[in-house]
Amino acid sequence: MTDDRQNKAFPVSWDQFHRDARALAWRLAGAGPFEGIVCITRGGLVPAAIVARELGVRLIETVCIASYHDYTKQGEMQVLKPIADVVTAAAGEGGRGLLVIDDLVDTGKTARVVREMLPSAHFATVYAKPLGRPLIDTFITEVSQDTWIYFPWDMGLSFQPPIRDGVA
Ligand SMILES: O=P(O)(O)OC[C@H]1O[C@H](OP(=O)(O)OP(=O)(O)O)[C@H](O)[C@@H]1O
Ligand SMILES: Nc1nc2[nH]cnc2c(=O)[nH]1
Ligand SMILES: [Mg+2]
Repeated sequence: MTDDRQNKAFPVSWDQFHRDARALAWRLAGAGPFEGIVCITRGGLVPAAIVARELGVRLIETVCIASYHDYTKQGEMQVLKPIADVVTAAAGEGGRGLLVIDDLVDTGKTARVVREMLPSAHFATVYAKPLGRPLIDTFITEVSQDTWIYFPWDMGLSFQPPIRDGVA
């Protein structure tokens, strides 16, 4: 791995992600109740589905943001779809009572854009890196800044050849 953001790899299986997202729901159960969830696409979609089921939240909105255009290098931030008025109207001032969910926070640039839209919402991610951690109210696991997290939806099972050559 060349990029210094990828000195270490942290591969996450579906089973591990489900357990971590459920743990996030547990942590959030004490901070709620929430009027609705705003998930930051695309990474927030899966954790939002799990947390919505665990907390019984049925008002679910997406805010569509694109920034990593070649997988590891962050380009300029584009808001492809803003938050619908019906959702902000269901919340208090500054989005109070809304739960913003993403899979992880890295530099914090994505969360910062959404914080401007919903300064008083509760921000939660499953994973957090130190730089972005101050923007998040609740998260489960911190990883170092030079770790690249591989999510289950980005991976597949593959053949691993036997350790001893020539015996496959
Ligand atoms: O804290 P940051 O440095 O902004 O990085 C974190 C963001 O990067 C990833 O999304 P990405 O922009 O790759 O889009 P995707 O969720 O659609 O894959 C991840 O899902 C977070 O939203
Ligand atoms: N998959 C993945 N996307 C990211 N976007 C910003 N940081 C990360 C990361 O560690 N893993
Ligand atoms: Mg994302």
